Amino acid sequence: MTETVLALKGLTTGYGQAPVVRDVDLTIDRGEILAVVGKNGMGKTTLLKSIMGYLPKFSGTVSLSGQSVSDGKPHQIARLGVAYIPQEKALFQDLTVEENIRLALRGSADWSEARDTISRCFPFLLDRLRQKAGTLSGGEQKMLLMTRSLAVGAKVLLIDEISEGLQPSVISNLVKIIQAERDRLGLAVLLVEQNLSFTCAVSDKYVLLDKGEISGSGNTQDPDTHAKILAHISL
Ligand SMILES: Nc1ncnc2c1ncn2[C@@H]1O[C@H](COP(=O)(O)OP(=O)(O)OP(=O)(O)O)[C@@H](O)[C@H]1O
Repeated sequence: MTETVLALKGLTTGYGQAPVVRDVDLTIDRGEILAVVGKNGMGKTTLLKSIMGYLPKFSGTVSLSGQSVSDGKPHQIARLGVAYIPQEKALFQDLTVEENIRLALRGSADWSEARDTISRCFPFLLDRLRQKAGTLSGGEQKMLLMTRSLAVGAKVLLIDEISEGLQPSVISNLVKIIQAERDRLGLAVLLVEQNLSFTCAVSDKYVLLDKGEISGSGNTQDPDTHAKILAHISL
C-alpha cells in the first residue's frame, strides 16, 4: 500500500509580500523520487525553502505523513525527519568532515553507524575525515551533507541541484546511490533540477515548474518524458 509522506496542497509562498510559487499541489510517497524541473528563477529553490520552513507559507498546507507542518520552524521540520541539501554551502567550513557529521548526530545515532553510511554512500570521505569541510568542492560538500542527513535518520530529502557542476561519471554514481538509499530506507526524495539526463535517470515522476506554477507532470518512464522536459527547459 502506498504511504504519502510529503503532501503540498495549494502552496503559495515567496518573499516579503510577493508570491513566487503559486498554488502548488504535489505528493510524494514513501520510496518515491520526485523531480521538480524548471529553468533558472522559476521558483524551485523557493519551493524547497518554504517546505523546510525558511519561508512563510502565504496560503496552502504542507504535511508530513498526515501531520501539518505548515507553520513549522526549520528545526522542528528537521526533527520530523526532513533534511534540506541546499545549493549554497551549508556546512561548517572550518570544521572537519568528521566534526560536521558528529555535530549533527548529537547522540541520536552512534558514530559507527555514521561511518557505515559514509562507506556505503561516499567512501572517498573516509580518507577526508580530518579535512576541513571548506576545502571540499561544492559537489563534495553536497555529498557530505547527504551523508550527514542519512546518518541522522532523515526520511525525506529535499535536494537542490546536486548534479550541478559534476562530471557525468560522478552523476551516474549519484543516481545509483540515491536510488539504493531510497530502496534501503524507503526515503521520499524531492529534488529540484535543471539536468535532463540526471532527472530522467534518478526520478520516478516529475513536475514542470513555470513561473512558480506547475505546468505539467508525468511519470519519468513515460516515452515522451525526455522531449517534454527538454521542451520545457529550453523554452
Ligand atoms: N531572497 C529573495 N528575495 C526576493 N526575491 C527572491 C529571493 N530569492 C529568490 N528570489 C526571486 O524568486 C524567484 C525564484 O527564485 P528561485 O531561486 O526559487 O528560482 P530557481 O528556480 O531555484 O532558480 P535557480 O536555479 O536559478 O536557483 C526569482 O525571480 C528570484 O529573483
